[in-house]
Amino acid sequence: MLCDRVRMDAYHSAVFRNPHHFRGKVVLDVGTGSGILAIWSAQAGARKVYAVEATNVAEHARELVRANGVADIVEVIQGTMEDIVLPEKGESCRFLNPCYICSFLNRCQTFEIDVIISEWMGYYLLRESMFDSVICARDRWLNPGGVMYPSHARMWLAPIRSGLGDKKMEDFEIAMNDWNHFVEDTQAYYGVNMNALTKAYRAEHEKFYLKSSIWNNLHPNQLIGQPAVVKEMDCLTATVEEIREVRAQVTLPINQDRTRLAALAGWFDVHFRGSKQNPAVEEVELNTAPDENGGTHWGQQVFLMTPAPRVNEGDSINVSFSMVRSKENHRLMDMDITYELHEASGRKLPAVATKIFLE
Ligand SMILES: C[S@@+](CC[C@H](N)C(=O)[O-])C[C@H]1O[C@@H](n2cnc3c(N)ncnc32)[C@H](O)[C@@H]1O
Repeated sequence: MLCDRVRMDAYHSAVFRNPHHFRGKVVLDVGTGSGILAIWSAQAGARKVYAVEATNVAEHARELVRANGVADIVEVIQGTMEDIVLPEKGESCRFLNPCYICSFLNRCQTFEIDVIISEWMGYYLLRESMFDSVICARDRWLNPGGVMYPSHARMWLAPIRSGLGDKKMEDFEIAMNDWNHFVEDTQAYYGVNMNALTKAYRAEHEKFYLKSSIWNNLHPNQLIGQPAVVKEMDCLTATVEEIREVRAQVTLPINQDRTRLAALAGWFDVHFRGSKQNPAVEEVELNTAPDENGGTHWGQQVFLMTPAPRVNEGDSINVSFSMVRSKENHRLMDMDITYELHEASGRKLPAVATKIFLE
């Protein structure tokens, strides 16, 4: 992640092109990792930075903070965001700012966090569900009028061509062939018929090869139609409820002739815009769309359409998309994608439904 130039440049630009958000402010870095975002916040003029990290990497963050001469500003706290208590006691409350009664009675327990910065994005934005922890931090600690870095996020879906589907189908057939030989050999040499497990083996391998979302860094020329937004979020107001289930109906116009709809591809972008009350002077975007220069470590997620229908310029794909958290592991996602091909001639093909697992 530290070598992902697109990611690093975006966060660096967002902080240093908007020093008014940091100068003299109290910043909370949710999931500080190496501490890089906390260190930048301090270098941009923050008065105090709380850098919270769940794992032992917190030790390395402390070392880097010291080595970079910002130990008087950055305080690394090891613990999960949901459990820790910030040491800073504010002088104002949420109702009045400053609240003279609270400060006089020395009773106010509201904490003054002006900026929450975090790199919480997972594959296709929401895998790993780390944004839950950022929402928790925001609701507990962010001042009214505070800003989120990043401030907005979007999820995209687009039709693509790709050889990945054929390759995965080949791998699946090889796996099934191997299994059939294994069943024959086990019967011949050991006298046990394993065939009763063929259905389960097939289902498991079909899921692995054909129904699991595939990481890929696509070239923009693999896009065969217009992308559409399936989810937009304001990080200042988004709720866990809102991201638990993403549902969308989109139409994707095809703009290439005589090709196949091998898959739909998903990616995200985030923006650093500050807030309405306190906007960025310079907006910054972090985009993970297909990029001829190589893209990001997030790449894109490819959802195979098997079989891949033939499509032509002027056709359009109506997609009904839903993504929910997996019941077995809330950090993983299950998707239901139903698509309907509308040909330019006016003919509508029957809807095809597929399940995809983002694991
Ligand atoms: C994607 S890394 C980002 C690290 C660093 N901020 C950066 O930009 O390079 C996310 C970090 O957040 C930490 N993390 C995830 N959930 C957390 C939570 N609830 N509380 C504290 N840390 C968390 C992980 O251990 C990991 O180090």
